[in-house]
Amino acid sequence: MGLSVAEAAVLRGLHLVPVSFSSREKVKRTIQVGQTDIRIYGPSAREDVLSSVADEFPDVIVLDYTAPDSVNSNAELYCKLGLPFVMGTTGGNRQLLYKSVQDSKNYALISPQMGKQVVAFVALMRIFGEQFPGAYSGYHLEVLESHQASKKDTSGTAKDVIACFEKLGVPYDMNKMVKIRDPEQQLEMVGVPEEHIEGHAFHLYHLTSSDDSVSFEFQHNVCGRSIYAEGTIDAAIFLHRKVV
Ligand SMILES: NC(=O)C1=CN([C@@H]2O[C@H](COP(=O)(O)OP(=O)(O)OC[C@H]3O[C@@H](n4cnc5c(N)ncnc54)[C@H](OP(=O)(O)O)[C@@H]3O)[C@@H](O)[C@H]2O)C=CC1
Ligand SMILES: O=C(O)C1=N[C@H](C(=O)O)C[C@H](O)C1
Repeated sequence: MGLSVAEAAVLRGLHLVPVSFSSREKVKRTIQVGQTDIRIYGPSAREDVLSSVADEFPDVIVLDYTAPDSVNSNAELYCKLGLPFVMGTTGGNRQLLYKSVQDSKNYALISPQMGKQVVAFVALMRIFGEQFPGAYSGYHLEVLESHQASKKDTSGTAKDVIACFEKLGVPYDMNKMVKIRDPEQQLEMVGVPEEHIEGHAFHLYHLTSSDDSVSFEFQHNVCGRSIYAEGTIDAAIFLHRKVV
């Protein structure tokens, strides 16, 4: 995602600050995105480098696509340095994440889903739950999500959609979610195109009435990363307008 977002930023004519980070100290030191050589720093340089970035680029927006176990420590550092950030990274302790931002009064836009059309679907599901609480009481929910094998956590988007079904009267045990990370199953059972095995997000929510006479299906299937990269750039521009 980091690379896709950097490429989308260049395509949109934004200035790319030539700095990125890795969780490893020993890492390839530069990558090129458009005409910009981006230097990659290890964790020990994180605070000093970000602090210099804050001084040198007062308009900067940090974009975070890292790993669930970095969510809280990264957010705390951005807040400490007063760096506005867009966080697409899922997982971590979400309540603590929101509290860190609120307590620091830093600016942040945080979402487990940056694809605007999927965000619109989740928003619709929220309205659905608010307008028709309990309308599906007695129904049974099954959820399947399939992502690239490197995804470490459960889909954050699925968790948000499930919260809407719960408002509609359908309780759900998160341990029952079918999480598919095996490429063979993705090809044969889920129907993910081969070229997107390493970057896809397929979600299926299936509701059935207690007597099995009625069923509903909701599905959102994303191939590749562009929907998130484009949404992230829109999010960064939106956040920047709030900050200035
Ligand atoms: N909100 C949204 O719409 C979307 C959210 N995501 C989420 O974004 C996150 C990243 O996804 P994705 O890019 O596919 O994952 P990848 O595993 O492909 O990339 C994550 C990168 O983060 C780096 N990284 C990990 N920890 C740190 C750290 N502490 N500091 C700096 N760099 C770090 C890793 O590099 P290295 O090994 O060098 O440390 C790795 O290259 C996941 O949580 C995913 O679920 C993904 C797509 C859309
Ligand atoms: O890791 C991913 O790829 C994605 N993660 C987000 C999530 O957990 O909901 C969004 C989308 O599913 C892609």
